[in-house]
Amino acid sequence: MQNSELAQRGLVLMGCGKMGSAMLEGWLARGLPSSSVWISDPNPSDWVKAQGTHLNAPLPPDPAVVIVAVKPQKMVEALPALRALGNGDTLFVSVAAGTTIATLEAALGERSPIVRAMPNTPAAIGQGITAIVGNAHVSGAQMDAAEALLSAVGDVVRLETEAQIDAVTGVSGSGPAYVFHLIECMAAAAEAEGLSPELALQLARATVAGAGALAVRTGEDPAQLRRNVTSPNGTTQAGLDVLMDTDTGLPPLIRRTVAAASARSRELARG
Ligand SMILES: NC(=O)C1=CN([C@@H]2O[C@H](COP(=O)(O)OP(=O)(O)OC[C@H]3O[C@@H](n4cnc5c(N)ncnc54)[C@H](OP(=O)(O)O)[C@@H]3O)[C@@H](O)[C@H]2O)C=CC1
Ligand SMILES: O=C(O)[C@@H]1CCC=N1
Repeated sequence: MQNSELAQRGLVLMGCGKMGSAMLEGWLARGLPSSSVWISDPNPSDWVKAQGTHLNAPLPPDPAVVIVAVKPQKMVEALPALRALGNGDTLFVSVAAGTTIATLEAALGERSPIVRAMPNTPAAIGQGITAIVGNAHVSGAQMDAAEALLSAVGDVVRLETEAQIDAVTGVSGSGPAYVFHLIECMAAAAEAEGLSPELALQLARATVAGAGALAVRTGEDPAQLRRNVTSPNGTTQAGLDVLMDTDTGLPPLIRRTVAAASARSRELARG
């Protein structure tokens, strides 16, 4: 990223909280010079302050990319500060849940190239996944640039329609929180079975991390990986009889969880 157009023209990051910081950490780790980054955030963390970026300084006149990473509720207040950069060839990438391309076009200028993206926080360690969809003014080269930028912090998938992003938000945008809660629940259950809190958390965290890594590295059907653990009439079978119950187990619970998050994304889009 050192010699890229991004490094030369600059990247503006509006909003550098949890998601903005996660992506920034990934980009800096992959060679984006901190001198090429302009951050606008009223309350930057100590970590952000220590990165050597242009922090709350006047913005460059023609940045290659502006990342919008403020909460959807802060958009109305935040976007006017970016309008002077609109309708040109600065590419805007918004990661906000539930803020539509139409809303962004209205605020930034109808001819602005805009990519709507949904990343997730594992971006901080280069293991995120981001879904992207562009408006009519995004050129092929700009779509490729957005993909390259987000590829630096994990996988990238292109969506066919903007409407798909609500489901993406419910699955992979919010999903890390579901997995962290799984770790919490497994640790609590281990404690209830008599293990110390430290050992319980160590077992739960390593099990989720190891199972995730195995699923990714082997590319094996997760159902087969599950069967590989399950001895006939053994311990796993006894556990899965509870977990996979179609009325009271994980399938209906996860279905309701993802549906609620996706519905909230659609609700935010309605304003
Ligand atoms: N967290 C996640 O896992 C994911 C988040 N997202 C999206 O990313 C966006 C940010 O979320 P998240 O990082 O969690 O939220 P945070 O609240 O952690 O970060 C938002 C940051 O923006 C700052 N901010 C508020 N107003 C302005 C402004 N006018 N100009 C510049 N900065 C401003 C906030 O400051 P202050 O705290 O003072 O208000 C805060 O530091 C949201 O739109 C969310 O939907 C998308 C995918 C995953
Ligand atoms: O909770 C939220 O609204 C944001 C979007 C996806 C993850 N965090």
